[in-house]
Amino acid sequence: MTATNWRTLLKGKHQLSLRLFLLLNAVSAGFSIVVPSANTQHLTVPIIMVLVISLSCLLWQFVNKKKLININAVSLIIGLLWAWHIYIKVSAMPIRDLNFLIIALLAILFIGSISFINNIQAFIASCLPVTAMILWLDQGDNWPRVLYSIVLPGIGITIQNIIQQRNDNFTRRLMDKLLEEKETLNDLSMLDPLTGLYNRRGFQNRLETVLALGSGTHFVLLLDIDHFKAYNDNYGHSMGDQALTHVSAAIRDAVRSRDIVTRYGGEEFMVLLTDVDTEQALQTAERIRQRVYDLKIPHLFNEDVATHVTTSIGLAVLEQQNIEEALRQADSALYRAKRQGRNSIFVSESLLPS
Ligand SMILES: Nc1nc2c(ncn2[C@@H]2O[C@H](COP(=O)(O)OP(=O)(O)OP(=O)(O)O)[C@@H](O)[C@H]2O)c(=O)[nH]1
Repeated sequence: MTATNWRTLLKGKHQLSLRLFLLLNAVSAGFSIVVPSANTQHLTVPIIMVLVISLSCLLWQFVNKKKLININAVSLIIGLLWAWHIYIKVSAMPIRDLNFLIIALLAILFIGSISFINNIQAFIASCLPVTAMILWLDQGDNWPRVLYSIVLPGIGITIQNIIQQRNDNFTRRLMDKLLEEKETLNDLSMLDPLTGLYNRRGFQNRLETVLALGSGTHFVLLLDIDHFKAYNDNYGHSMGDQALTHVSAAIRDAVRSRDIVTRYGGEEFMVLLTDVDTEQALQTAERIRQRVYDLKIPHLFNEDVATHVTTSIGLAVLEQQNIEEALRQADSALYRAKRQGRNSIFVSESLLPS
């Protein structure tokens, strides 16, 4: 999951709150029409508009699930309509009914707080018009009761919102941490633990990026340490591991950072030389061979080759993005290098002058 996904999730959550808000308003408007709370005019233009707008938005959301409604705008419009409705009703009353005002206020605050517990802006937009209207209609006669009815849910929802924000922040931090760990694990799964070079999976991953860029000619080098079985047998496996690590570092140092060095098998390495010509590829292969040779890792059992660790190298060009074919050709060149005495570089037949 990315930060964008997280924002989309939050938006989705807010849209769900809006649906609840619309539903509660539609029910409340319908109920007020059928069972009016004060014995005055109950079928007003604004209450019909609340009913129609709530139902239309709900229906629109149901049909266009992916499209988002501006929550603050809708809450404000419905809030204003409720304020207008209350004004009409109170204006038609012979005596101002405080109970009606309190009930209306509590109903609006109830709907706002239950729907927008996570969205304080929408809560304010939906409740502010009615609150202002009731304060104005009451003209301060019963201000302690009116104020109490406003302040208590106001404080409640503010505290709830702070708690929710903290929970959201905690979840987001947790998610970021998990993403980081996932990335690290993903990177590790692409590296060979002994040498730190790419493994086959890592190579495949990098190769796809290189091929996608699609510029220049690339060459494949296959390298194999000579008589490494004899090295292991005589110096031990742990010395063998050390030799592998040193050889890996020498190969890495001999190429550019954009070339891909891979531990291809036990004591076999593969290098993808990107965007080079044949001459440069040959020079790099020679540089690698020489660097390994210059390590002078003692290997008295390197038969007739040398008294220290050496490598044999097969080189082939990568044509038409066919890595399998390039590897096959590099492998056959490597085989010839081994047969012809080792510690040498052989190129694939396609690179030989005809
Ligand atoms: N120490 C160590 N040895 C390994 C590792 N992976 C493979 N090997 C050894 O590498 C040796 C490869 O031997 P062979 O494939 O017979 O080839 P070679 O002796 O190098 O002979 P040529 O390739 O013909 O020169 C085996 O003895 C493997 O056990 C490793 O991770 N650590």
